[in-house]
Amino acid sequence: MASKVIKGGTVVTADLTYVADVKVDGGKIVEIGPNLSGDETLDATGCYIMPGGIDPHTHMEMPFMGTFSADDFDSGTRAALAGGTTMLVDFCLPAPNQSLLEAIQAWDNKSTMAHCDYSFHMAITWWGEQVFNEMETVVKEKGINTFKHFMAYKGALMVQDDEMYASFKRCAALGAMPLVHAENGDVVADLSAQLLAEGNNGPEAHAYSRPPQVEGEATNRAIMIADMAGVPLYVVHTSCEESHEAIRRARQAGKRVYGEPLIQHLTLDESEYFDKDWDHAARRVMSPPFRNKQHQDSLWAGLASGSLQVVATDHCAFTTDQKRYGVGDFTKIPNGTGGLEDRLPMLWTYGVSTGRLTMNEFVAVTSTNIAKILNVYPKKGAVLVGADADLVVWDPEKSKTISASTQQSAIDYNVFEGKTVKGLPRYTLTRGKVAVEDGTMKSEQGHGKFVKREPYPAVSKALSTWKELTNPRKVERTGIPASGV
Ligand SMILES: NC(=O)NCCC(=O)O
Ligand SMILES: [Zn+2]
Repeated sequence: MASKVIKGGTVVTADLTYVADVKVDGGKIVEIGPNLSGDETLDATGCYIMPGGIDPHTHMEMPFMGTFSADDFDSGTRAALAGGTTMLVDFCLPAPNQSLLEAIQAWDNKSTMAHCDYSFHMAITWWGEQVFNEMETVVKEKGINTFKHFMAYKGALMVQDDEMYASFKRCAALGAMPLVHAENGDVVADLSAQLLAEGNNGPEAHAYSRPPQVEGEATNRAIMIADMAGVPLYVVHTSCEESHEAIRRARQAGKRVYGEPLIQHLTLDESEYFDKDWDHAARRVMSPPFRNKQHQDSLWAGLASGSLQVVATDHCAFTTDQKRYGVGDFTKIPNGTGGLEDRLPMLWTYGVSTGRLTMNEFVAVTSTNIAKILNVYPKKGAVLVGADADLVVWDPEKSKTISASTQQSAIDYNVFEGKTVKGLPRYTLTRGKVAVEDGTMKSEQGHGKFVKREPYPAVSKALSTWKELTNPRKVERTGIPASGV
């Protein structure tokens, strides 16, 4: 591949903004400075040169609720690149009683189509000695250092507290980090049954069945269990103040807990579920559901103040036909929405342009923070010599109106349809290859490679306040009375 110089732009990282050219060669950044030259020049006049986005929460071809999510590693990674995201992390989901290693093989097979780099989280969907044993191979040989636990989806993906505690302890021993989907699945199941019995079967009932309390309770519970297991915790799709408050409090108490709002929760609210059009509302059914403006304000404040660290999408897209499986019973509407292509433009438009986030904070929450959290920094998430040349040349003047008719995603609608965004990629580069140029796709199927993630060194040791408090100390007594029985 010929060397390239990105010329005339301003480099924006999580902590610096400065004028420089960036030279890339052999898939890496090789030089940063003034007046660089190379085989090819990419004009970045008027643009910001930033690390490409990393989306740590996607579901490609996910087997879920009787169907499969519609985007695969082909359309999904194209969507990512079109919007300036150069790496995604998908969830490897073993079927009940399936070997974790077999599940990785299945995800390896699906991901050969990827246009950009990717990694996997492993989901703990069942528990037993085999899972306990295979977790070691997953971490030490397969390059996966994160394990997801669904506290919701009773009767399907949900894990019980004893299983979660056992898995968290295993993570602590292996230098891995647990992730949680924090919703109280028992309460959701009960509320759903009650709503259906009362004749509330439309998509709006989905939101009623998952109030902020179910998320707040589960987040608190997961944080306490993680503390007792002596392990950090990453809470996916934090959508409400109750959950954010639990994370904030834990962090203030010195616990390593991370929170991940989604771009959908930041910019769309619960009124979507009250739309008269059933399809409109059902297309927006996801868990947790969209919330009100107060919750949105809490999430924005968390990103600005650092109590929340990452903006993701949980991209799990279903077509309108798939959503219609739930006509007459909202619990059968496949849960999930898209967003990969729109995450960066929407966050720039509603975050940076409104003054809620600085450009540097934008880079932090879309790329650098998660690269550090997932232990792939500075290979990813950095504009540094030696880093992978996963870059976005961001044109703050370029605008478009979001429309399903022009998107890369395979579905027939877009939850952001009609929103005008200002701030789009002029170029997206994946390991030095130009994948997008002024809205034209030039990406290549199969270019994407799996990114191995090493275990965390010794993070678990110092973390548990519970262990210090309860370190068992047997009391040597002077006399023991005879048994009372
Ligand atoms: N979030 C959602 O509704 N669907 C995707 C699966 C999950 O992450 O819960
Ligand atoms: Zn989830």
